[in-house]
Amino acid sequence: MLDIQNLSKTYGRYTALRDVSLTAGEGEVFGLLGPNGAGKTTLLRILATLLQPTAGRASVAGHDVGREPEAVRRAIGVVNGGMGLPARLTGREVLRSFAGFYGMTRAQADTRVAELDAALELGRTLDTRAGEYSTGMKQKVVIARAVIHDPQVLILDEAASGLDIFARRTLLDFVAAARRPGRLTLYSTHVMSEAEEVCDRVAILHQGELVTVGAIPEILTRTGERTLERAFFALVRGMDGEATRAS
Ligand SMILES: Nc1ncnc2c1ncn2[C@@H]1O[C@H](COP(=O)(O)OP(=O)(O)OP(=O)(O)O)[C@@H](O)[C@H]1O
Repeated sequence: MLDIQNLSKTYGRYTALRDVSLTAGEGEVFGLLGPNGAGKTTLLRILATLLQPTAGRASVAGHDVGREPEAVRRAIGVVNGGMGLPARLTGREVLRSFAGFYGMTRAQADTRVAELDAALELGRTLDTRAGEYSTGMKQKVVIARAVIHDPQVLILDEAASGLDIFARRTLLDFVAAARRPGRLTLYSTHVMSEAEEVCDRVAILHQGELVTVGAIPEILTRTGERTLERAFFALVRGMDGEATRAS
């Protein structure tokens, strides 16, 4: 489902990603972890065809991000911080219009909206205008919009940030329920405990480099630590003075 080979990205003289290779399979919730500036967003933007890599290649759902960007875009749903909603439209109108972009009929759209209402507890957000939403309501509709076409690969970039505990719980339960054959969820976060709860395998990035990749219990065993956060500090010790101080 995801195959990344020797991917690098530089912004001028700054290297945001350095020679990253990893794979993830169907049925997984795969975590992308690392502190601010680790390169998570850069990597996810390359996978979403929003950014060109400087070197290396990546394929998503069997399609090369450089050569088949349209096919990649049809196969993915993306949630990132920069997504607004049209203030004057209700949640239902937003979701229906996105369903239309993907060629779904009104009946198909309404069936899917009902499914997402149940899964994400959209409730009154469906008939409230987006301009009146709380952060949690907005994020739920943004997530519903990203999965309206039931994408093979769902990309969530810091999707829980800014959510209260209720909205966060709904999101984490939704991600856990999205784990099924033929589907992959990429879940990026700097909150390691969130990853521990929902992810099967994780890649830890630090300063643009892949520090480790593996199943969470395997990483804990390998580092002899109790939590992913402690494992992170153990793994990056020596790479960066600031990170080691915080441990
Ligand atoms: N367009 C750009 N021009 C120059 N530098 C950039 C650009 N975009 C990102 N960077 C730098 O690349 C590094 C990686 O950024 P990126 O956003 O990928 O990290 P991140 O792991 O997602 O962290 P955060 O959680 O802070 O977004 C950062 O140091 C950032 O300042």
